[in-house]
This record gives sequence, C-alpha cells and structure tokens, in this order.
Amino acid sequence: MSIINKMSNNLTIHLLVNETAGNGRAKKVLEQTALLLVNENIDFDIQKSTYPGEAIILAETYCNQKHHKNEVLLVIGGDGSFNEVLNGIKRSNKPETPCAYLPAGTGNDFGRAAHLTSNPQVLLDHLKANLKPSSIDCGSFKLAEFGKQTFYFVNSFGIGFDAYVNHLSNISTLKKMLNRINEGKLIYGSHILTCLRKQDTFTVEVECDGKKRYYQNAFLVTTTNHPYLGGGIALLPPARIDSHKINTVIVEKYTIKSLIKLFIKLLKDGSHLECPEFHYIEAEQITVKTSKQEFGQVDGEEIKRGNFNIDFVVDQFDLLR
Ligand SMILES: Nc1ncnc2c1ncn2[C@@H]1O[C@H](COP(=O)(O)OP(=O)(O)OP(=O)(O)O)[C@@H](O)[C@H]1O
Repeated sequence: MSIINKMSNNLTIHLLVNETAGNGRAKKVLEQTALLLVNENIDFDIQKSTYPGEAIILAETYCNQKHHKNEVLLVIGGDGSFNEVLNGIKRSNKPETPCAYLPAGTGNDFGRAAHLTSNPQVLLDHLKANLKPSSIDCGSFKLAEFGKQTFYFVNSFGIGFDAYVNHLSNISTLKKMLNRINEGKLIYGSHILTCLRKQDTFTVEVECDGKKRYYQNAFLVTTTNHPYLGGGIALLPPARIDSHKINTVIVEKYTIKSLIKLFIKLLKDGSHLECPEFHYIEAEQITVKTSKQEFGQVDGEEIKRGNFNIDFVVDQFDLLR
C-alpha cells in the first residue's frame, strides 16, 4: 500500500511500516510521524508490510530504484521488521543504502543498544540537521542447509533456552491478550520459568581463530551483536554495537540450582559473567555446531528447529540517527 504526500522540501522520507508491531504501537508512531511530516512540509510516502517477510521485498525494491541524496528510508516497527529491511537492503543491488529506524516494537533491543530515539520529532530534527550515516555492526550468517545465501541479524541468533522462550511466547494467545494491556512481561516471566525446567542440555562446538572449543552441557548458545536479549535483559554487558566483533555466549547447565543462581545474578547486577557456567567468545568470525534438534531464533523470529551448523561473520550497515 502506498500513500503519497507531495510537498516542497529538500528532504523526502520513505516510510516503511509494520503496523502490527508493538501491538499497535507502530501504527500510532506512524500517525505521529505522518502528522509531523505534513506540518513540516516534508515530502513523504508510506509503504505498509501486509504479511511477514514483505518488508524484505519492499526494502530490496526501494534500494534497486534510483534515489537522490536527500531521500531517506525510515523503518517504523519492531526489531523483526528492521531485520527484514536490513536483509532486503543487503540483498539489493545497492547494499550500502542507508536507513533510519524508529523502534516501535515490544522488545526494541536494537534501539536500546544503538541508543536510538523512539521520538519521531527528535529523529526528524536529526535527519534535517545531518544525513551522515553511522556505520553500525550487524551479524551475518550462513546456514549449511540454505547453501550460499547470507542472512543478517541486528540483535542475535539464539539456540536453546532463549529460542525456546521465544517459541512459547510466539504461540501463546495469553501473551497476545496481556500485551494489549501491557502485561506481556508477566507471561514472558512464566515462560522463562517453564523453559528453565524443560530446556535440555546439548553439546556445542564453537570454532574461531582456528581453535575449536567444546561445551558438553550447553543450555543457551546465543551469538549476539550487543548486550541485550528479550526486551532489555543484559546478557552480555561488555558487548558493543560498534566493536566490529560479534560474541557467542554459551551458558551451561551444571545443576538447576546453579543455573537459577546465574539467572538471578543476570537479572540483578550482571555478576553472572563470573559464573563458571557462563562463557563468551568475541571474534569477527565464529562457527557454531550443535548436536541435537534445538529451537532457534533470529531477532525474535522463530526458525526451524534443527541441528545447527552456522558460520557467523560480523558485518556493517549504514544507519541514519
Ligand atoms: N502486516 C503484517 N501482519 C502480520 N505480521 C506482519 C505484518 N508485517 C510484518 N509482519 C511480521 O511481524 C513480525 C513481528 O514484528 P516486529 O518484530 O517488527 O514487532 P514486535 O515483535 O512487536 O517487536 P520486537 O521484535 O521489537 O519485540 C515481523 O517479523 C514481520 O515478519
């Protein structure tokens, strides 16, 4: 769907929106943004994704068209939508095309890590003042079963516990109901408790810089671009979004008691980093192989359960903020 508002100004904003993100929050942010753009006489148009995955195609098509230097692709949605747009940009003939992002999802971990504003007026003022993009890290990966195709993530690729929590949250109708009254975190908490009990352990091989490491009791294996997971949980506080490195975090389960202690520390003060079950490897390139069928998630979107064999490489994209 495309709505065009043609006015005279140097800046042109192409809004790419998932109105379903954030349980309707993105729709409100779109309305606020469109009103601001009308009031400020800025040219804009709106494209709305109408089904999961469409933002990939919309972003790719946008990038393959000719644009002048004052045209801005501005994404309104959650991190899943932003992930789709990044994948569309990277697949296009102009993978260096910059974009801007107004986080309007439920978790918004990328916005938190990149210190993005969620205020349309603040972002618009920045864009009017400066269209110089920042180079921001993202993760890229290849899955053995998908051949040569490269995919990208802005937050993380998780295997095991976090992907299981994500799976339960996605299928939970109660979450959808509670989200509407902003109590989705309650049900998220109950899924965490369920998965702490039910997630099994598995063996993982992590290879980087020519060295292989094995973890026999892996419970969570998350390759991340920054500290946050699950809407603000600081899994890896030292990770930086501009380090030009990615991190693979491995949490092992020795006993349920020691695991719960680790999670309390994680939620309390970040001292979980000192627990013997907590490991992380920072590098430009990391290969992860798992031994059993496990749940997987990429930027909060579930992927097919499997034995994973993944090559991760850090990459960058241009963000206007
Ligand atoms: N019109 C649509 N109807 C249903 N789903 C859509 C539509 N457009 C996009 N989607 C899908 O919705 C998924 C979830 O959206 P998104 O992640 O942006 O919001 P969120 O889950 O509320 O936020 P966050 O990931 O920050 O928690 C996206 O991955 C996308 O595939």
